[in-house]
Amino acid sequence: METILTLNNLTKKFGPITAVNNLSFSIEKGNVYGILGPNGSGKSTTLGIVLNVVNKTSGDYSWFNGTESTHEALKKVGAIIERPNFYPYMTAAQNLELVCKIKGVDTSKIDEKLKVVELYERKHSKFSTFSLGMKQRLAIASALLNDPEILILDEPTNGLDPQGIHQIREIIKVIASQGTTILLASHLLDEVEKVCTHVVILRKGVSLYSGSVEGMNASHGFFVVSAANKQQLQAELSTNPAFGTIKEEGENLVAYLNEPMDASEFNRQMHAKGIALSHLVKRKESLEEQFLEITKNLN
Ligand SMILES: Nc1ncnc2c1ncn2[C@@H]1O[C@H](COP(=O)(O)OP(=O)(O)OP(=O)(O)O)[C@@H](O)[C@H]1O
Repeated sequence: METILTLNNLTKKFGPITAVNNLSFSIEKGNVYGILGPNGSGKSTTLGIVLNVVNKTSGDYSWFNGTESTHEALKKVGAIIERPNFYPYMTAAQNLELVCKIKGVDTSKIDEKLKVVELYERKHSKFSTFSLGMKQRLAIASALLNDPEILILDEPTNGLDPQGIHQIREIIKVIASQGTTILLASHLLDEVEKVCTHVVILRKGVSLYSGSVEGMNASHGFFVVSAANKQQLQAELSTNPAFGTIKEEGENLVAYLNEPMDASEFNRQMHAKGIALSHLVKRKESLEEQFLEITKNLN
């Protein structure tokens, strides 16, 4: 596997605030990564550090296995970390021509990239006539002009209407399918689930989960149970290594599984211990519930 970016114990402090706290993960070529976390969790700061616009406090990061200086490496990175900003009185094509001049890229790429973001038909329209979604798509085209190895997007669908959101997500998928690695920051679980293959969940700068999006969904579920002798049931559950968190929910206990187990097996085990269950249901959290569970744990 080809590593595009590696973060090692990266930390950023703003005075008393630790915006990014010992963050480590790596990005492999061809995948779509999401940094997922609520507002203020350190997503933008992380992107700012690896793009060399925010100074790290400690730790390290390296592009392309450290084979190139950050300056050289960043020439192979396309990034949009601010609101799209182009000349309003110039057309889409004219704006991209200017970007080509600045980046030293041939203008022959302009039509191809406008087609990727579905703005080719509007290439001669002035930027000032574009909707926010179109502006964002033009920014993506601009970031793609030099055929970057990786495209970095900070909250790519913020402020867009549902149709605009859908369009951007589809475009990201197309770009990824053409082999460009993608790293995006989002506070939307739904976005990461729909677009990304891998996710790093951040909360207060700390990584709570890092791995495949599927893996995030690989919970073993939980039992909602009750018995006449609730204390005995609770004692049994809390000493049973098959279970992690045990919570009370009204009359019932909610016991989260650390390993696979079906309800009949659990019932059999309880019966063998002399515990007669009066209620037993097995459930699995939705991804959203799991996300909330993961992000609230470190309170
Ligand atoms: N320049 C700065 N000076 C002081 N504190 C900052 C600065 N930039 C960010 N922070 C703080 O660092 C923490 C992380 O902010 P960051 O913008 O990285 O989070 P985020 O996850 O991108 O959130 P959002 O989506 O709201 O931008 C926050 O507490 C924020 O207030």
